[in-house]
Amino acid sequence: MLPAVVKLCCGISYPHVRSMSGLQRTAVAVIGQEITHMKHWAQIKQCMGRYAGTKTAEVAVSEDQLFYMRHGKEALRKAVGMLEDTEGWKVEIKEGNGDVISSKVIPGAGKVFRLEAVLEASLDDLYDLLFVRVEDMHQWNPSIQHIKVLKRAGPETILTHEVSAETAGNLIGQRDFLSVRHSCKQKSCIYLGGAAIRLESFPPQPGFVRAEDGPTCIIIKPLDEDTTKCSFTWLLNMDVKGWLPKSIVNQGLPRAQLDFTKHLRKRLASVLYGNTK
Ligand SMILES: CC(C)CCC[C@@H](C)[C@H]1CC[C@H]2[C@@H]3CC=C4C[C@@H](O)CC[C@]4(C)[C@H]3CC[C@]12C
Repeated sequence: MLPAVVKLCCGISYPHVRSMSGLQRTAVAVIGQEITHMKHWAQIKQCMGRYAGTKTAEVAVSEDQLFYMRHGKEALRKAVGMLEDTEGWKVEIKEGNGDVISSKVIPGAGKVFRLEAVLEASLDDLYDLLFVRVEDMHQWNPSIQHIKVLKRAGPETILTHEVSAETAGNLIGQRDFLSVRHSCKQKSCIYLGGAAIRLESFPPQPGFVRAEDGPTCIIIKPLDEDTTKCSFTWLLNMDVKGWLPKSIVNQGLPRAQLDFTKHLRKRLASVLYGNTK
């Protein structure tokens, strides 16, 4: 309803907007951004509303689980907020296939990277590969050595231990991560959020540098004009820890995003042709 009303208003106001002064135009642009923000929020809140209490019809949710759900949702909310501010992004890499990586320095988060790509896949396939079967990711992505789900807090929140691979192209070196990952799947959109967590029962492993991922998120939406394709927006907000020159990190992170997307595309192509092994 809201988008229809907005479209109608835009149509009516178009001739007036053309004759506006600079400041008025800025105001209209800001209102436009606010509306996009509200739309996003309405969608996310639908997900947030689930499991709001401590008990659902069939399953009792423990304090612990509730804590992780909240943590995951909060990470997703923060990361989506960072992406929503479309001002101030600097294009870093434009690939021939249309993938674009931009960066921005955000107070409190440091330098974050945003990858925008179009993938030939359905929402269901992507949800399956990126969330439901997250433990199988190493099978198709050589940047990942292993991902283990340590705990489940409801169907949408998991705690994971992730280990990146020591590959030739990886300038940063091997890292491990302990994260809460939260998914929010709707008919026409998927949000995957995450953030680093600390668990006494899972301290940093000897020989590994424990990096911290997040607040981070991936937003996947079908393209309006072509339902066989999705837009894929990934906010990478990572503190790789260890002693490394900033220039190496700032080169290595966007590289890791491009590599990840390349392998994801390859996997999607084989899913499409029924050749997943
Ligand atoms: C540059 C070095 C340090 C790291 C390289 C590997 C990076 C790109 C890997 C390591 C762990 C990986 C994450 C592991 C788990 C998930 C959850 C899933 O639902 C979406 C993808 C996502 C979020 C992966 C994105 C890519 C990732 C961050």
